Amino acid sequence: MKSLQKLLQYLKPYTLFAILAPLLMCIEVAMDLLQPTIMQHIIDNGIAQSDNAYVIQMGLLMLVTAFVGLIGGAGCTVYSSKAAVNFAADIRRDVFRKTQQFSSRNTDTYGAGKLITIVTNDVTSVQQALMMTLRVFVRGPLLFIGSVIIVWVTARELFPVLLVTIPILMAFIYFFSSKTGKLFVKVQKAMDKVNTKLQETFSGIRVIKAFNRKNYEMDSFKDVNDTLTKRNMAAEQVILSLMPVMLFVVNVGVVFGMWMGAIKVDEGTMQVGVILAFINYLNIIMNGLISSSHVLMQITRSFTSANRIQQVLETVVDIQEPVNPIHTSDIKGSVEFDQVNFSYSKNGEYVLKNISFYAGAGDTIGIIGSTGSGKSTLVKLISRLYDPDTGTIRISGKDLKDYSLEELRTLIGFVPQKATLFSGTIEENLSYGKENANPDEMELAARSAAAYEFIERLDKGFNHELMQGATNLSGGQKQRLSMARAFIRHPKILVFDDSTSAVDALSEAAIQKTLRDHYGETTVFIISSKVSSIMDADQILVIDDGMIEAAGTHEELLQTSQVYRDIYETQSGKGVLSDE
Ligand SMILES: Nc1ncnc2c1ncn2[C@@H]1O[C@H](COP(=O)(O)OP(=O)(O)OP(=O)(O)O)[C@@H](O)[C@H]1O
Repeated sequence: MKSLQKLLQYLKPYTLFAILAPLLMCIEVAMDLLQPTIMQHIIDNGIAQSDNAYVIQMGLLMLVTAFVGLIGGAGCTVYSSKAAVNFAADIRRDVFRKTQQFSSRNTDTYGAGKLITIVTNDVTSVQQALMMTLRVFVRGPLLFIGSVIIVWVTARELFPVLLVTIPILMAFIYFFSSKTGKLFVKVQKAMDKVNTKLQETFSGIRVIKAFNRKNYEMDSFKDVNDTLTKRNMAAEQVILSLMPVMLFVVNVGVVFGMWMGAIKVDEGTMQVGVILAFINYLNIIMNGLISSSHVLMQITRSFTSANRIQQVLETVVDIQEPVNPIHTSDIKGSVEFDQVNFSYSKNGEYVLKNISFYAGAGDTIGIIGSTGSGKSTLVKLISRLYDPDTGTIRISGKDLKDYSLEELRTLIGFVPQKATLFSGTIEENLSYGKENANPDEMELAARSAAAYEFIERLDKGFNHELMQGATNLSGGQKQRLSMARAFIRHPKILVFDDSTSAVDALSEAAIQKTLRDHYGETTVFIISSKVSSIMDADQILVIDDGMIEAAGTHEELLQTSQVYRDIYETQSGKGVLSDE
């Protein structure tokens, strides 16, 4: 409830629309309420008295009221949708903006599936609630109150019928609404699971095919889909069964109304038209109550959605900008880790333990170690994707946390383990590394990453369109583009996170030569499982179980580190594996 109230601040820019919509609805309601009374006059004063002129006159009045009602209704639809759709678009924009500020830890907490459900379903749910509120929430109660007043004024003898039917109708509405509230919370949760499943399946479709897991995925989708269907069915059945029950109560009311009316007509104290008008008003009362109850149900449903939206908007981003950031102009790219400890979850086990090393500006640092030892985590800390739990990381002698986040990340060219490219042209993907890069810079970056040759062979060269996830490129081509994207910004620090695994040996040698020849002042981190990729580094860190097991040059490590020697010997053909 509170969350929904907070979200209403998004309605402020559209206050005028939000006021106009119900006002125009009042016009429609007034016209709707006039119709039965006009009809009553046509019957009692026109048809009963054989006064054709009166019938035509009142008939025209009915048409005019219907037309005015139509204008009111259409205007209400236009303004209520303008208010609700814009209100939802602004919320969606802010939720998306917030997720862009999220640290990696914040994103991990939600998971992509849930975030997608929040930005789509939940925002649509509050949009629906607002739209219905602006349209129906005014219409329902006004029709109800207006009809009750008119019956009181024009057919007071039949009023006792309302006194009995209305409380019964309300009791049924209360009973059904309270049931649907809980059911919709369950529907929402089931929807979350369907969306998470869809998101996972679409992004992993190749793996599913390669492992022949189609049937398994079909079955597990069936499970979540069946749950959603069952819950939706239960909720819809409750909503839909309200209508026949209400109609039954109204019909009983109509019978009693006619019976009482017939007695009055017999006694000469009531005219037939009054009974017909009363029946119409009874139906209007029922419709007013039902539509109000539907709005209430939608509002209840949107509480959960509003909570989830507000939760994202209020998430405390744990990577914060410094209050007085230092600027990065003319800094060198030295990197120092000083007794750094890090865990992914609060109070969890450290994934990095007491890491200390110094990389001078322009140095090349090789990082090697077993799977899951913490290599990628170590370099993620340099870009402040996560902050260390304890210890300090310094760039150019200053604490990382003192730099402006944006400037810090501009200093660093990051080539991730899994090349992530976006749909769009190659040029657009490279511009991601440096906005407004000119064609010469593009070419140089592509050449540096050994990507130029294959780009040139493409029909449209740099204007070649990549599909979503760059599925129309090979693994090696993706890695080269991902490298070119990092090169193009001429960063102070370059990080290669095991990113040459799909690049052939010749191209890798060419890239290493480029690094030596053109990036002499850049501090380069190369994570690799191959000793050949890092053996020329100024310093190699051997990581084992989150700790630096040994550090030094290739020659030094061959003397001092058993782990390094084992890896080297295995890969150079002198080790245990090759002996077998
Ligand atoms: N986002 C995350 N949340 C929780 N744990 C994580 C996360 N990312 C990695 N880990 C865990 O942290 C540890 C170190 O992972 P990391 O990716 O740094 O290893 P790595 O040495 O780069 O491995 P590889 O050579 O296989 O890429 C692993 O135990 C991994 O399960």
